Amino acid sequence: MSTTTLKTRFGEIEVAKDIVQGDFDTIPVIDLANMKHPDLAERKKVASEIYNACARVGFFYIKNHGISEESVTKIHDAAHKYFALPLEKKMESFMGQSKNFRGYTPLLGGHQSTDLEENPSGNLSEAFDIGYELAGDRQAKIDDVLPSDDAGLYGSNIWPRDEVLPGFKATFLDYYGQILDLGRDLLRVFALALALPEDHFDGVVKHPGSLSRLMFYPPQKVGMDEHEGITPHTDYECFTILSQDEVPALQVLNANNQWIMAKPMKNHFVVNIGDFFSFWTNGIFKSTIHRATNLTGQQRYSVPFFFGVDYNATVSVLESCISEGNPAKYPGPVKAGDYVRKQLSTTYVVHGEEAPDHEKGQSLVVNPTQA
Ligand SMILES: O=C(O)CCC(=O)C(=O)O
Ligand SMILES: [Fe+2]
Repeated sequence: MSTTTLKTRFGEIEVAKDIVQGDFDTIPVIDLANMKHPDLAERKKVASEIYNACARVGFFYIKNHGISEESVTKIHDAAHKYFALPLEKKMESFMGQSKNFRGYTPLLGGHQSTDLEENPSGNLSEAFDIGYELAGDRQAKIDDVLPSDDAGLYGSNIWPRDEVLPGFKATFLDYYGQILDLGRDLLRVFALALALPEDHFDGVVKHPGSLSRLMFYPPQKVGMDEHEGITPHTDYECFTILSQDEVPALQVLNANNQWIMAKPMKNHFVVNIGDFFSFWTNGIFKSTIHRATNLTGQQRYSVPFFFGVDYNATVSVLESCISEGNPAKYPGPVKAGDYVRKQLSTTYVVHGEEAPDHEKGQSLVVNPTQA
């Protein structure tokens, strides 16, 4: 992937050359109440608002999304309990044991910079990641089996033991299942937004390659230099559905290189487009750079859900997104799993781009002070 250097208020960052920042100074709010309205014209109104937000900003809030306040409170409570565990208990699910980017990343562990020299100290955050499993999919049939994929991304999660955190797995899988279905619904709206039949993407979301993550951003010490909780980056999958608590930290970069605060809004999620959807739409949907820095003195928790399509799905740029004014930008086709694995391995540098060879019993060993 060729890169270019972008000057930001916080220094220069390397971004993919094809990323074009959007011209915006606020983040639109989209009401999903009519997302499933019986009248197609009403559904198209929602879709057209979404198209504008995706093409101009790459970020938007959603309200009336159908996920109850109770479910959101439950997953945030679970996050509080998880991160309050002693480090050695959290390290029992350390991501370094995982072949497919699942598990716990300690403080200063994860980093989004591709250059360790530039960012030796890592993110001021902790994270716990899970991926698709059948028990977290409300659409999965009783006799379904988890597919295998060439990129080696499907596979088991690393859960904390139930005696360590009773009910945690059930709570997270329940939340995962609800957001997964919201993601499937949103993909139908995205299809309409792109002037495609609503069911256009239905065939590639049987076992969606979707990750979800609990995040914890401790407060910075007073007088300390600003230390990012997550450094500037774009997300990798199709789109992200983020639940943040009431502590502000998330910022989104616009075309004037200003960071626009995505302030928390009660009962709203933040949705943003990821690199894979930008690729798929020939750059029409923007995958926008963002970061999170917690300068509030309070603890902050957030729960992103990265919606992606089946890892085995092979995708080419949508023909309807190629025109004289917007000629084809990317060679294709691309397998979703290969694309995501490549991107994830730049974040967790010691995890390889290639799927580990299970036959040889390879696993991924990560140094927690580096990865
Ligand atoms: O915590 C947030 O507000 C953003 C997290 C994020 O951007 C990510 O995990 O990719
Ligand atoms: Fe992100």
